[in-house]
Amino acid sequence: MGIDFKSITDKIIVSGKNYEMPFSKGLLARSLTAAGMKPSEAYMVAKEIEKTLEDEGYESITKDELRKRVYYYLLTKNYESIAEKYLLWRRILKKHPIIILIGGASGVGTSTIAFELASRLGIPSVIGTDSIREVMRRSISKDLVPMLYESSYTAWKSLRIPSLDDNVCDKHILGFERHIEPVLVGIESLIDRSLTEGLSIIIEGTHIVPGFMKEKYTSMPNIITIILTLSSEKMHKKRFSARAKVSARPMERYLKNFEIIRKINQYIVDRAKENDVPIIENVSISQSVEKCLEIITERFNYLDKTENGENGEDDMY
Ligand SMILES: Nc1ncnc2c1ncn2[C@@H]1O[C@H](COP(=O)(O)OP(=O)(O)O)[C@@H](O)[C@H]1O
Ligand SMILES: O=C(O)[C@@H](COP(=O)(O)O)OP(=O)(O)O
Repeated sequence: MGIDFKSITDKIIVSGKNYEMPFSKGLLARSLTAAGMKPSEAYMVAKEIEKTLEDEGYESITKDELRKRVYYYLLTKNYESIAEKYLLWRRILKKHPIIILIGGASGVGTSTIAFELASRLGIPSVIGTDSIREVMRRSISKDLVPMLYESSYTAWKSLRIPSLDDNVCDKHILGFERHIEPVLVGIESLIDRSLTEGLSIIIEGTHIVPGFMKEKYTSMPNIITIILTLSSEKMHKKRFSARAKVSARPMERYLKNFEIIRKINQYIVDRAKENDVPIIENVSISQSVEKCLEIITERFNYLDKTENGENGEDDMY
């Protein structure tokens, strides 16, 4: 049996197909910011919508009706473009789990951007590929794949090939490739699980490299890959010292291997270009998040059109 919210709160009750919850200004504000509204403005709009409903004497409202109300409220306040995006996002998220893969060399900011994006989109799970690597280490022995037990930038040390001619093959990159392969198996199984459960998820880290994932995944329109980079070496170096201040990851290790990390950064960017995967210069957090949202909205538009025809108006709410 569900919770009897009416007995514990005066709030308007919002009901979906399978659940009920008290009206949350925070939740509504989050869907508005995902559609491009400024967070401060979004909270005020959510507050105003709640007040309008209360003034009209609502005690409960269905999610579909609320969505319709929000849409028309935005139109009357001249937020046309946000109104359209808001509807598009609600329509897509209602039908599909969204899987966002954020890749980039160590230190370029994948986990920072992934967490920001998750909070803007209301996606409850963010998994780092370094955690997946930890799980894979328990199932694959060090003797079999020693590269997996290294970091992405030290994996080359475990290669068996005694003397690699750098003109034929770059040992740092070969080590990196061997390092990410087993982690990809874990990433793909996590994606399978999310698709089966219908749960949206963000997976981030240096093991997300375009061209390495099976086509089955890259061809799905609701799986979106984005690569982050930093062209400025100076800025990239600074990120390691910033991280060291708030985590137990000493910057010395990363600075010592900086040349290799930069090589990996270039390698990931090249693979992204080859595979038409969008690349974002992660200089400012807010601008990177905005760009991610633009890329995701563009993909949603495509999904919507292929499912509902050009005007995308079936099942509008
Ligand atoms: N756009 C940005 N502007 C300023 N600092 C950033 C930005 N993105 C990330 N950072 C900071 O840089 C450091 C490394 O970022 P992090 O997300 O841990 O990198 P990664 O997960 O790619 O290794 C962190 O201290 C983070 O707060
Ligand atoms: O292997 C690597 O490049 C990093 C990946 O983590 P991020 O820096 O991407 O968070 O892990 P490490 O072994 O240094 O703990």
